[in-house]
Amino acid sequence: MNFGVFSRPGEPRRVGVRRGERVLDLAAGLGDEVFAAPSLNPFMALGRTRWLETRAAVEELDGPAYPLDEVTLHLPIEVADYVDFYCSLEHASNLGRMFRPDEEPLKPNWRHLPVGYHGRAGTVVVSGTPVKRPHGQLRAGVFGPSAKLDIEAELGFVVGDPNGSAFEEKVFGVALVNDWSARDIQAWEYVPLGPFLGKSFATSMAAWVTFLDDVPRVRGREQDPAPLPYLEREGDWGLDLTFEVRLNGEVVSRPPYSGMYWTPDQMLAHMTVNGATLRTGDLFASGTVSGPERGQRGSFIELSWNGAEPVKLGDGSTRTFLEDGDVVTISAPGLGEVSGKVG
Ligand SMILES: O=C(O)/C=C/C(=O)CC(=O)CC(=O)O
Ligand SMILES: [Ca+2]
Ligand SMILES: [Mg+2]
Repeated sequence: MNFGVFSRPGEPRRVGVRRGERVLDLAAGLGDEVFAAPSLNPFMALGRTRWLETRAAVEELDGPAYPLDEVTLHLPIEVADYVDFYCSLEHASNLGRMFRPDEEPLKPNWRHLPVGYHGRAGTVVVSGTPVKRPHGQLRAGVFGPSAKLDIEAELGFVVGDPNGSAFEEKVFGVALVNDWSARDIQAWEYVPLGPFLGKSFATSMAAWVTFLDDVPRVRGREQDPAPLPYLEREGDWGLDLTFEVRLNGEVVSRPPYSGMYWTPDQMLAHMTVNGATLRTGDLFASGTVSGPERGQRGSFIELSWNGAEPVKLGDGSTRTFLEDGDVVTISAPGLGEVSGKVG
């Protein structure tokens, strides 16, 4: 079940559930104030028992529904903190090879913990929001528009109830994420503290948060070495999803989520093992989803090997990084899509 926030012209925002090409109005249909809110946060804070009761009630609901093209979809959550992980072995290896060609692609810590960084919660935007090409320092003494604007196809996990005990009591659901990245700004600025302005200008998320129980699960990928006890898996939290990345309508990649090395229960355990508390609305993303095949890479820096091997498009043109006017859409069955136009 996909939960979102919508409004009709001249009316306030409220919570809805997607049903085909319509959105069901939960505020009107269930008559509960918690859905007459501009974000999912008040509902998510109620906890898993209420999530399950609501899902059962919505399945029976025949309340007011509006065609999607007659409503505006808004950012579904008030983002508390935003964390971005780096959980794909293939993506991490590829980026290591390009950013640090003289070193081992994976840093010594990579197989021991899910590497991550804190991103910028205030620039998370809803699917459909245009993304302006960022300006910044591109190398020593050079300032200008990024010439290496890129995408990162990711899955975001939304914390609903910080007081839950098991993973599924804390995490309400998932949403597709595009962590837009300016590779030239990033490559110059990131040493030694990590990503900063090269990624903080915009992160797009889908308008729909898919309830966790509705995401197909598989066993997580084998890990070697076995992780420390606090990172032991809580269950089969590999997710059986295949993304589709489209550039101007044309499929350029199909990244498989099921091959991710670190699973979301491990990300959450790691994020909180130092005593850091959670808040309703925390968003943590998986990092770029890339598989072993070329056509499974979740970023253009990988697809074009940092520009050296341009991607061939159907109309005979080629692409290394994004051009103004490009529209990138990432979708997955049952999850909807996250889309954005450059410019
Ligand atoms: O290896 C690096 O220095 C940088 C890696 C990234 O840009 C990846 C990042 O943001 C995390 C991810 O999306 O996997
Ligand atoms: Ca990222
Ligand atoms: Mg970003």
